[in-house]
Amino acid sequence: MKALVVYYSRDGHTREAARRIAEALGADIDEVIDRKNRKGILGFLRAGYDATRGKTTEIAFEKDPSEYDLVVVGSPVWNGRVTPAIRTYLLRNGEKIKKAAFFATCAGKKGKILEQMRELYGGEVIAEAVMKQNEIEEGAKEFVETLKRALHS
Ligand SMILES: Cc1cc2nc3c(=O)[nH]c(=O)nc-3n(C[C@H](O)[C@H](O)[C@H](O)COP(=O)(O)O)c2cc1C
Repeated sequence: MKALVVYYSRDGHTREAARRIAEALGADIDEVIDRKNRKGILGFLRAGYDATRGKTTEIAFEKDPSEYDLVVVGSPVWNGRVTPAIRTYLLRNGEKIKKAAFFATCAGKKGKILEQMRELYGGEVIAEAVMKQNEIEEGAKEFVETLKRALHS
């Protein structure tokens, strides 16, 4: 089974989770780049605003998800919501993804990110999880176990 882990990360937590998940699955990895500047206090404020308003953004990524049997997509939680980068990615690539699994990282309040990701994709989601930014190692391990169980059931 060919798997791809795709993620967006502003501050590194989701990148760390994605790296661990990809390694455990033997999957390829692809980072979604948000062309909008999200750094600094202004970037932070705009990030929350854009997520709350359900904005899309200009993104860049490298791998074609249609070449994979499973695509695992990860996003940080912003104001209880999915990031504009992953919103845009799912809207653009949803139809190319055969089978999906979703994960998110947050500081403690996950909000409705998984519901949003499911809705944006619209296809079969075999596993999903939200992990806290200070529990990435355990969270990623648990998520991979759930994912492997779902794949073998
Ligand atoms: C604009 C913004 C809004 C955030 N909103 C939430 C939130 O609603 N709930 C929460 O638990 N954490 C929130 N966080 C914290 C991030 O979800 C958390 O730090 C996450 O692990 C960051 O992922 P990253 O390091 O890959 O960017 C927010 C962070 C940012 C930058």
